[in-house]
Amino acid sequence: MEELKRSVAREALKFIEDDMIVGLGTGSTTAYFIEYLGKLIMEEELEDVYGVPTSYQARLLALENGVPVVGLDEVDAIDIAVDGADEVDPYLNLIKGRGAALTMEKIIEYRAGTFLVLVDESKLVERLGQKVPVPIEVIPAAWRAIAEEIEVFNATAELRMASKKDGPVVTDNGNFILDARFHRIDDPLDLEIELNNIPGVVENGIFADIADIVLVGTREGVKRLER
Ligand SMILES: O=C[C@H](O)[C@H](O)[C@H](O)COP(=O)(O)O
Repeated sequence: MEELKRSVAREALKFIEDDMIVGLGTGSTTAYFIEYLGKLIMEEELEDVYGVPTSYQARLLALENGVPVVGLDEVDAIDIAVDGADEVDPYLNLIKGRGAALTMEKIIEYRAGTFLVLVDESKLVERLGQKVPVPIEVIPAAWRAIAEEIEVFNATAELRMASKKDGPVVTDNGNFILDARFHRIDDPLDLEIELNNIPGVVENGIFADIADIVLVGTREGVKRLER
């Protein structure tokens, strides 16, 4: 599995050119990409490339590997964003947010000229929600109310608990995460919009209609899916 992640990360480097502003995703697959990107920059094979991190994890990795970072508010545009995903459906709709970084990821990826997604083949599903819940970032005071309110969508929600801290996971933005399991997601775009209409919801992990290209690491090589 790690080799599949490495192979898509290596393939993603082909999309990066001099003078690009690159959105840096979060997670184990993108971590390889940031590492390899740093190597090319350090070896001066790429010049004037800057990364816009989607999380503290991406920022730390970029700094560690020699990728210069800038904030979203310091750039005019993002040429390309590169990130992993937890599920990809046949229309390239995604579920993201296992790493609780979904809000900044969506802010940056929505605005990128190209949004390139890196996954291994285990992430491909027929329908979103088949394997993983939909993460929802919420304002802490509203978590219980929202957990009850999303029952109208035929879903159950659980507050995500931390493993190396007592109590709930707290996101980079100081919020909580609800993991919501839906009976069946028929229209991802509609659900994405509906969830964000609930007061107290900051963002949710459905990324409908924004991925441009998905690179899939398979045992037979890297496959490219495009909308
Ligand atoms: O918040 C985390 C992100 O959405 C990740 O990009 C996603 O969970 C994929 O991570 P990984 O590449 O580790 O499977």
